[in-house]
Amino acid sequence: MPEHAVLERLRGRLVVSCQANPDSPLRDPYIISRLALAAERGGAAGLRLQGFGDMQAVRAVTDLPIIGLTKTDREDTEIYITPTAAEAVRLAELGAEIVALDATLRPRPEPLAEMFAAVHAAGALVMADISTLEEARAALALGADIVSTTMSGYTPYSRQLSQPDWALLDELRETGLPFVAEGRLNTPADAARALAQGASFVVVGSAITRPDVVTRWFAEALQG
Ligand SMILES: CC(=O)N[C@H](C=O)[C@@H](O)[C@H](O)[C@H](O)COP(=O)(O)O
Repeated sequence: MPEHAVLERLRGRLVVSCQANPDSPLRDPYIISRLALAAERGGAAGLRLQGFGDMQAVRAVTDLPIIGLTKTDREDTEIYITPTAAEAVRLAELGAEIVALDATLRPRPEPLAEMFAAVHAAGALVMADISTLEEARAALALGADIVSTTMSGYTPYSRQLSQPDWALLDELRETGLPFVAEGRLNTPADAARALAQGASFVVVGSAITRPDVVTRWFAEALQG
């Protein structure tokens, strides 16, 4: 598989996910754009963003590569990360160099191959968010440019861990598949270990940009 320039630029580096849940006090595109600038100042090589409003606000203030996604709650499917080609194409139009989408093997509203083709036609790369080795293999066979371990722990059949899924990283490395490490990398040591275990680059979210979550880690630790 040819190595794309943007993936080469991210190799060995840190991507910071700047997302705020709907109930978060940080849920505002302006605030997300400031989090993104803080991440850039700290040395992030790329950003992972959710939603069209955040995409626009951040694209206006930085040239860092952006991995764009939507999170859409639908009645008819469990797939919530960029469930449709229309959303994926819109993210590319708003300037996402890479579009992330759920590539788990659960029932889905639109076929993966068609979604990948739509993203490529819009000029962006596909990051397939997977939860198992089998899903990684399937997504790459269908034309994904890279897979990310985002969904491990978020499908009922994947490992349910409070730590990163180190075993999945090992499996991906052993099969020679290109992958990104993402999910519960909560310390700098975790991020470095993920690279050492063969990740192309790492994505860190909560530990950097969800202060409510990090505060809870501390508060709960004090409760004994
Ligand atoms: C499962 C899911 O919806 N993950 C989302 C994907 O974009 C984000 O909520 C996570 O923050 C991101 O994957 C980074 O992971 P962590 O926040 O653990 O560093």
